[in-house]
Amino acid sequence: MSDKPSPSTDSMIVLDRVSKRYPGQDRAAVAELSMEIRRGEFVVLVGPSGCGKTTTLRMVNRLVEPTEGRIVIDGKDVTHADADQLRRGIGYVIQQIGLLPHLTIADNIGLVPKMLGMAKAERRRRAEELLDMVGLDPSTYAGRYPRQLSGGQQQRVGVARALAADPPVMLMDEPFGAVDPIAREKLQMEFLRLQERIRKTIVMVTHDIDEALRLGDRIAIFGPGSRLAQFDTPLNILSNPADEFVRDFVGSGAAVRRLSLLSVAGVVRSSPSDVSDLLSTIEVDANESVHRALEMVLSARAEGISVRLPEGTRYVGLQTLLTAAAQPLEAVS
Ligand SMILES: Nc1ncnc2c1ncn2[C@@H]1O[C@H](COP(=O)(O)OP(=O)(O)OP(=O)(O)O)[C@@H](O)[C@H]1O
Repeated sequence: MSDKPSPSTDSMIVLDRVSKRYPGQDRAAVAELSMEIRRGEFVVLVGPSGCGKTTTLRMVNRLVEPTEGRIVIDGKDVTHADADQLRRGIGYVIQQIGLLPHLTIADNIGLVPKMLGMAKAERRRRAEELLDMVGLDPSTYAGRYPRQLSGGQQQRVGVARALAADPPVMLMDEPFGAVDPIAREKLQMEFLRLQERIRKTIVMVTHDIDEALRLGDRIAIFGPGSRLAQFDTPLNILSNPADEFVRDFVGSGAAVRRLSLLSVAGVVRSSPSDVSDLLSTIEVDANESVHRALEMVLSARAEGISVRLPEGTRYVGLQTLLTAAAQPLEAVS
């Protein structure tokens, strides 16, 4: 758990005992919160309604002004920096994505680059490149208007627009919240692949613990009154919840959810070998999750898996796999 900022040179966003008390409110919405987010890290903020997630996110780009504390981005104290200028360097994606209805998709994406003085032809080229990046064919979509796109497509444009000025930091507030569950999962996976390429520092708010576990390098679980209950990797949160609050918040499916985060290679390495000729096995890639491996075994009605590792092929039966996957942590990929 790392809830205190440390002077790591690798930190991109540091919140140092930041508080927000809205006018007329008895209690602070966020009270003395400290967090350090590393360069290129994808951090997800989750927690019950009203615990201060959105307030925290919006203090980073100063859409909400902190009452106390310090915010440092990329080594610079921005607590009192010019807010407009700060915001131009930080991508922001929200659920109601707020595309301007009278501008084409390309012009919506080009808004911030225009403010930054980018020439028209260059803006157009950049918009097309970004549309392509978020999986929308530029020749079809660049000239359309927002109302001519589905909710999921508009959300992709929202992401493209946030990336337009190539900001090192992206803030996302429930970015996939308005999209139906199937499109949502697809968008999440696409976004993960995009992040592998662009490696932005991302802070995202969600209500959905599964989304958090799927996307976050680390997850900050907020308790009531913005208490940082645990700030840790998805696997550690599932395997070693810091307290009862975290355990309850993650819910009863922790053991099964954990299977999606464990790699076959790790689990196989930490389990005893089964004898190959006693088993009907199905070959599974070493990088697959245990969850996927179990699905494959069950649908093929096999008795176990074979996995090719650099040190040789291993054969592991279903029971051994399940027992190993239930162990604590050496099995992490
Ligand atoms: N503009 C405001 N004026 C007064 N109080 C506010 C304002 N915005 C938020 N609050 C209060 O601050 C607290 C934290 O709100 P915030 O929106 O940050 O929480 P949240 O965790 O993002 O909630 P949710 O999950 O419901 O979106 C809440 O009690 C909320 O009522």
